[in-house]
Amino acid sequence: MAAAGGPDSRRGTPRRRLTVVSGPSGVGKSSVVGQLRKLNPDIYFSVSVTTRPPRPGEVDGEHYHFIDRATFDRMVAGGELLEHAQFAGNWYGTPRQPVERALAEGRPAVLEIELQGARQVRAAMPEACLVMLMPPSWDELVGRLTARGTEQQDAVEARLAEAERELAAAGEFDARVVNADVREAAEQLLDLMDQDFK
Ligand SMILES: Nc1ncnc2c1ncn2[C@@H]1O[C@H](COP(=O)(O)OP(=O)(O)OP(=O)(O)O)[C@@H](O)[C@H]1O
Ligand SMILES: Nc1nc2c(ncn2[C@@H]2O[C@H](COP(=O)(O)O)[C@@H](O)[C@H]2O)c(=O)[nH]1
Repeated sequence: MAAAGGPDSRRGTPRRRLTVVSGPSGVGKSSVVGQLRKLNPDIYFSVSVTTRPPRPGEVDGEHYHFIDRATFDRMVAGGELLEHAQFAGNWYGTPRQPVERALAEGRPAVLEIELQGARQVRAAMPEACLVMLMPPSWDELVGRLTARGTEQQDAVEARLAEAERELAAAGEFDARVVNADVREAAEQLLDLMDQDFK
C-alpha cells in the first residue's frame, strides 16, 4: 500500500518538487547539499553557470559550468536561465532546461543559490519550497568563511556584507534550517522535501 500522500512521499524518495537552498556565503550550503546528495541520489542537483573563475579543485561541469561573460549574457538573452544574479562581483545562473526536465520526469530538484535568485524562483514558481540555511551565530559564519580560505580579505568582506542582507530576509523563506551539524541539517532538508505544506 502506498504511504499517505502518494507513492512518492515516503522518506528517502521526496515528493516531486523544487527546493531552493539559500543562505549566506560560508554558511555551509555546498557541504549540506553534498550530504543530501549522499542521502538521496535520486534528487536532481542543478549545476549553475558562473563567470567566477574556478577555485582549486573545482571541476567544470560538476561544481559549476564556468563560462565567460559573453556566453552568460547570451544565455540570459536566450531565456536559457531560470534565474540569474550578480553576487560579490560575479554572475551566476541556473540553466532552465535540466531543472524543468527533472521535474517533468518526477524527480525532485534542488537549487543552491543566493537571495536574489531565490526571489526570482519564488516569483516564477510559487510552488517551490524556499529554505534558508542559517549559521549558528554570526561569529561562526565569519569563522567558516575565513577558514575556508578561498577568498581574499576584500572578497570575504563583500560576501559578509551580502550575508547581512541575506540573513535579514530569512522571514521570506518557507523554512529556516540552522547548520550546526552538516548531517543533521541535510536530514532536516530531506524532511522538509518530504512535507506537503503548499
Ligand atoms: N556544520 C558545519 N560545522 C563546521 N564547519 C562547517 C559546517 N558546514 C560547513 N562548514 C565549513 O564551512 C565552510 C563553508 O562551507 P561551504 O563552502 O559549504 O559554504 P557555502 O554556503 O556553500 O559557501 P558559498 O556560498 O560561499 O559557496 C567550509 O570550509 C565547510 O567545510
Ligand atoms: N542566484 C544564483 N546564485 C547562485 C547560483 N549558483 C551559486 N549561487 C550562489 O552564489 C553565491 C556565491 O557562490 P560561490 O560558489 O562563488 O561561493 C553563493 O551564495 C551561491 O549559492 C545560481 O545559479 N544562481
